[in-house]
Amino acid sequence: MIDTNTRVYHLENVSRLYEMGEVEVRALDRVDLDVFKGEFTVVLGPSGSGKSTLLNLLGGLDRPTHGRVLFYDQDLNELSDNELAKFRRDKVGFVFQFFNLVPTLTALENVELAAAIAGLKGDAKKYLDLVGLGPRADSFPSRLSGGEQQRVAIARALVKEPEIILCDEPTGALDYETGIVVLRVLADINRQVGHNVMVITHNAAIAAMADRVVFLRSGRIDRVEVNSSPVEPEEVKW
Ligand SMILES: Nc1ncnc2c1ncn2[C@@H]1O[C@H](COP(=O)(O)OP(=O)(O)OP(=O)(O)O)[C@@H](O)[C@H]1O
Repeated sequence: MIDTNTRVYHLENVSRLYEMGEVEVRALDRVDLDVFKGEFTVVLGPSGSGKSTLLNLLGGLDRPTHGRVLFYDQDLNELSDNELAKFRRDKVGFVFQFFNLVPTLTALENVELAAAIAGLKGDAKKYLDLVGLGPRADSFPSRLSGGEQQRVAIARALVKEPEIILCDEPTGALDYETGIVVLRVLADINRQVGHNVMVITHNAAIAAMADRVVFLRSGRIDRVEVNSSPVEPEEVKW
């Protein structure tokens, strides 16, 4: 259920500039954006358009040069570095292109470790079951396929019970069939479990399964499209 009365994120006039010697790079340039509760959001843009910069700001990994990033009305820039670290740890689940599992820990232990770092008991097995990997709980990452490893990474993000799952090219390292399985898991945790999910990608096909698509170009929001009838992941083709 999408609740358009509740904004998970509200960005006002957000810019992120980098000084490169004499040159100033505007990685993000005066971006305004709302993300509503319950939405599956896709941020789409070509290489260099500012997608990772945006994800870093939303996830509290970086701070804007100008403007405000509000998370449920909390201005993230007002948080100290320690408070921002706590925000990242407690509120945001990250899923990256290259899974980043600890190779010497089993699937279950990888998920348990994330819960422990967040200071939670966390039912790691429940989240492995949710992504369909309960039977592989005792496998080491090297024995899992790329798609299975990514599902462990999603379970690891979920076990903290975060407010939002931020995914940076989650299917980027996967073949088409495996990518669809991972998108199915993300769709299910959004539509069935009600998690806020944001996927950042250059793969335009994925936009068809989103409730809201944000098109980035040269650091600016080109347009935002609301999709009243998102397709099932299995209908997405690339
Ligand atoms: N730390 C940095 N220092 C200098 N410039 C940077 C830095 N990070 C990003 N940029 C520049 O900001 C712009 C946006 O980069 P960003 O990584 O956000 O784009 P992206 O859309 O995620 O690209 P890709 O799909 O290739 O990962 C690019 O021009 C990039 O070179």
